[in-house]
Amino acid sequence: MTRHYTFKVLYEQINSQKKDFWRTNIFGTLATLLLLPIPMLIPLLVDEVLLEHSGKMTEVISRVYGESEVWVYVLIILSTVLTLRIIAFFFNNKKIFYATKITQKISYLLRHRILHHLERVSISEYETLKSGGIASKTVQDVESISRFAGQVVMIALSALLMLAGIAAVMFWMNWALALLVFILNPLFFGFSKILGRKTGELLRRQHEAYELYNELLNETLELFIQVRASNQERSFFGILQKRAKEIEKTSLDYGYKASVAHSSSTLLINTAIDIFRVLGVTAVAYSDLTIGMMIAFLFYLSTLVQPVQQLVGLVIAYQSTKPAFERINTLLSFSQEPHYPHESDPFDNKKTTSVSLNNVSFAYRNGRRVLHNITLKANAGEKIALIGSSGSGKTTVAQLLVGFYPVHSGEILYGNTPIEKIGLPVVRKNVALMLQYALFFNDTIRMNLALSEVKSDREIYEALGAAQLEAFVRGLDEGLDTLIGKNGIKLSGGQRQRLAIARLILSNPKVVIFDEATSALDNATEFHLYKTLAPFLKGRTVIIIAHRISTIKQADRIYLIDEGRVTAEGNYDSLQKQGLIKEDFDVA
Ligand SMILES: Nc1ncnc2c1ncn2[C@@H]1O[C@H](COP(=O)(O)OP(=O)(O)OP(=O)(O)O)[C@@H](O)[C@H]1O
Repeated sequence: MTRHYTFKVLYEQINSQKKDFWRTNIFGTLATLLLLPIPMLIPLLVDEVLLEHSGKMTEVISRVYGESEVWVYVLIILSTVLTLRIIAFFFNNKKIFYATKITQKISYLLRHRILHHLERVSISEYETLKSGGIASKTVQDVESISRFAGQVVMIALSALLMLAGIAAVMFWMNWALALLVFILNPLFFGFSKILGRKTGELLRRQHEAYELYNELLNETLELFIQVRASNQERSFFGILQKRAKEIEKTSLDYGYKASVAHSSSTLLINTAIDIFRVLGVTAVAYSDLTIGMMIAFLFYLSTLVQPVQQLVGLVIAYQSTKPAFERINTLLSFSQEPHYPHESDPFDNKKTTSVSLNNVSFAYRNGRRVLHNITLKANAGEKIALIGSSGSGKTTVAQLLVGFYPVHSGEILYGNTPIEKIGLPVVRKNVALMLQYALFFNDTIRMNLALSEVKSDREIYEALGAAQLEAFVRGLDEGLDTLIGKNGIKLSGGQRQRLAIARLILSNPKVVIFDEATSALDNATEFHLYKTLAPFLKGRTVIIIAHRISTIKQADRIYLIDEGRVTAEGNYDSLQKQGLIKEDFDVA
C-alpha cells in the first residue's frame, strides 16, 4: 500500500533536495542580511549629520574621507544603500531560481507517485474511476501543494531570520516598544490560521467544481457518438454549462474571499503599525529616544511588515493546502493489484504451456458468487472452447486467467505453476487476451500495433497479412501511418477486430484467449481468418470463448458453462449427441 501524502512526506521531499534547499536559504539569508541595515542608515544621517550628534557612522566615513561636506556623507550613504540593494537583488534572484527548482521537483515527485500508484490500480477499482476527476486532481491539487512547498522553501527560513534580525535591532533601540510590538505577533498568526481554514474550504469547493466538470466533459466527449445518437447533446451539455457556472461561482467565492483574507491580515498589521508609530513619537517625548532613532525604529517597523506578512501567508497557505492533501490521498488509497513475486517462469524456453483452473470460485467486489468450483484444463498446444449462455461466467474465466482479479478460492496454473508464483507481468507477456471490443488509441495503425515496442514494417505487415488486413492497409494513402481516429472509429467493426488480431500476432504470445474476438466478422471472413491464423496458432494453447457454432467446431475440447459451473465437457460431436449444442444456433 502506498504511503499517504502528508506534510511530513512533503518535508522529507524538500529535505531530500538539501543542496538546493541550502542554496535557496543561503542566498535568501545573504539578501536579508544585506537589506537589514538599510532602514537604519538614512535615519542615522539625521542624527549624525543634520543634528550633529557624533556617532559611529560619521566617524567611520570621516576616518576614510576626512571631515567632509554634508553632501559627501549623503552620497556615500546613498551609494552604499544602492549597492546593498543591487547585490541583494542578485542574491534574491538566485534564491528564487533554486526555490522554483525545488517546487517543480516536488510537483514532479508527487505526480510520479500518483502515476506509479495508478499504474498498479486493481481492475475492480479501475471500473469505478472517473478519469476526468483524476486528471483534475493531478493538476490542480498538485499545483496547490507545490506552490505551498515553494512558499515554505523561499519564505520560512529567510522570513524567520529577518524577523529575528529586525527584532534584535529593535530591542537594541528601545526594548519596551519592541516588546510591545512582538507581543502582538501571536495574535496575527492565530487570526491567519482561522482565515486559512476558511479559504481552504473555499479552495476545496473550487477544486471539486473543476473535478465534476472535468469528469463529465471527459465522458461526454468519449461517448459523444452515443450522446448524439441518443439525441442527448442538449441535456449533457446543459449539465456541463451548469458545472461551468459552478466553477465561476466557486472561483469567485474563493478568489474574492482569499483576497479579503489577505487584505484583512494586512489591515490588522498596518493598524498595529500605525499605533506603534504614535507610540514611537510619544517615546521621543517621554524617553531618551532620539528623533533619528525613532525614525529608524519606525522604518524597521515597516520592514517588519514583510516577514510578518510572509509568515502569516504561510500559515494561511498551510491551512488551505490541507484539503489538497486529502484529495490527493483519495487517489493514493485506490486499491492495488496484488503483487506476486516472480519466482518461476513456466513459459521460459517453451513454445507454450498447459492452462488449468482448479476448483476456482470467484465473486466481483461485494457481489454474489459468479464462478463456483470451476475446474478445467487446456493441455499444452490444445485448443479448447468455453460456451454457455450470456452471463454464465465465460469472460470472467478469461479475465481471471490474466490475473485481472484474484480468485477467491482454488488456483490457476500455467504448466504446474500457480499464477501467484509467476508474477502478473510475466503472465501478461505470455498470455494474450483478445476481447470482443478491442480498444485503440487515436493514433496511427503502426502505433496501435506496436504500442510502445519497436517493430519493423516487415514484421507489422506480416502480422497484418495473418490477420487478413494487409491488402487494406497497403491500399491506404498513408499506409501504416494512417490515423484511425478515436478508438479506431474510421475502421469498420470487422477491420477493428482484425487489427486487434494483428496486434496479438505481433506480440507473439505463448497462450491465446479469444473472448468473442471474431464475433463482428461474418461467417466466411471468420472461417478464412482462423484458416490463416492456423499456422500461427499451431502448437500454442488456445482458449476460445464464442457463441457461434462454426467458431467452436475447431476446438479439440469444449466446456459448457452454466451459471458459473462447468456442466459438461467433451468434443463437439459428443456434446451435440447429448443435445447440449444445436447445429443451427448457439448453445442449446
Ligand atoms: N466487472 C463486473 N463487476 C460485477 N459483476 C460483473 C462484472 N463483470 C461481469 N459481472 C457479472 O458476472 C456474471 C458473469 O459475467 P460474464 O461477463 O463472465 O459472462 P459471460 O458468460 O462472458 O457473458 P456474455 O456471453 O454475455 O459475454 C454476470 O452476471 C455479470 O453481470
